[in-house]
Amino acid sequence: DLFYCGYRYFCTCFLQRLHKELHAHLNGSVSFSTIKKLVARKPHLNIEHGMTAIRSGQRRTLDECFQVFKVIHQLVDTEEDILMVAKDVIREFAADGVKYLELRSTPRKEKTTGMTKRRYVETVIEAIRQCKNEGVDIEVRFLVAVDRRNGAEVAMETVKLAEDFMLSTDGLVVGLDLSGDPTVGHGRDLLPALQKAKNCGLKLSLHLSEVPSQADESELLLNIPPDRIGHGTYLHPEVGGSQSLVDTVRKHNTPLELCLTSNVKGQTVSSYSQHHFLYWYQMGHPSVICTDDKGVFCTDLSQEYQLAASTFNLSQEDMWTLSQKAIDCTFAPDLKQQLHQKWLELRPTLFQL
Ligand SMILES: CC(C)=CCNc1ncnc2c1ncn2[C@@H]1O[C@H](COP(=O)(O)O)[C@@H](O)[C@H]1O
Ligand SMILES: [Zn+2]
Repeated sequence: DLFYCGYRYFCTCFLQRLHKELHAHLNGSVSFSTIKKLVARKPHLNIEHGMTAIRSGQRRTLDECFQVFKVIHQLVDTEEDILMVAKDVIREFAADGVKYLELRSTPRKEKTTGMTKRRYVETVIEAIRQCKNEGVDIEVRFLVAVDRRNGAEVAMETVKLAEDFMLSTDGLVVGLDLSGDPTVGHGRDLLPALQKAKNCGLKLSLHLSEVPSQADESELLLNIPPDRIGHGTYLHPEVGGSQSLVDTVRKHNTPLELCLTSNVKGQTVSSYSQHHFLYWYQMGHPSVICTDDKGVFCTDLSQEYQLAASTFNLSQEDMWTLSQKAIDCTFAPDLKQQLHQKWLELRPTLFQL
């Protein structure tokens, strides 16, 4: 169970029992085995696995990556599909050692799924509850996602939906995500909806500066401020961002969700060693390693931690600290103490190696 990286050996089971995953899109997280079940339900769609995943060594343009989501959405378009997909994804994260998971997903137009947006969210919540009742060892929270492509009105509608669920699900719905093709639309139009979300107590995780030339938008959105940033690939001055953007992030101490494989396969980052993880890590800024879309990018959280360790030559102690600090970035204040406790209890057993 040892893998070699640089001059250090790591035990692959190291940290495998205490992961936190904070940035996972439901329909991007569908595994190969679940895809097979979906394809069997819908043979008429003629979809092959190559159309729903980007394998190792492959790269795609951002545009091609977003086409992949369209294919997956065709496969996942009924209440039964969504329930199955959400339960499978939760079980798979648990099997990878994830103890705390924040899932996010975009309620789609009723026309495309035959169910209302409200029912869509209810179905994901039902999956979370069923997993809990079945004893799956993982705490799951949900962020309702806004697809930026759909504009201001839909964003506002989604915020209202998220607020309703936040109030009615005993803390299972904790926040709002802003995602979707970063080259489409402008955050200024979504500002009122995002501000409303913030004011009603929803936590905000915003995909920001995922592609170049979004500095204006990022400046606007960073001042809300969000509670976490997805990617933030082009925030810093060396890649065309600016010191003032970095200063704003620093001032609010806004954690970053960093997804190595996603950025390399989607070609917003040229190689693992060029990943902006290093920039923020060296500054001691809170950064959390995440998967983004474990199904589409054929990865899991353990693999992402291993990649970070081998690429940036991190020690077990470094990895441990990284994993511990992620607890403070979660959107479930009620669980923080419990997670810290678990972390302390397991620490001696993990360092026996
Ligand atoms: C293309 C690429 C490199 C992807 C990674 N970066 C991403 N950036 C922005 N939005 C995303 C990304 N990955 C997934 N999403 C969002 O998540 C959706 C899929 O999950 P869901 O249907 O919301 O459950 C996508 O349609 C998209 O709106
Ligand atoms: Zn994402």
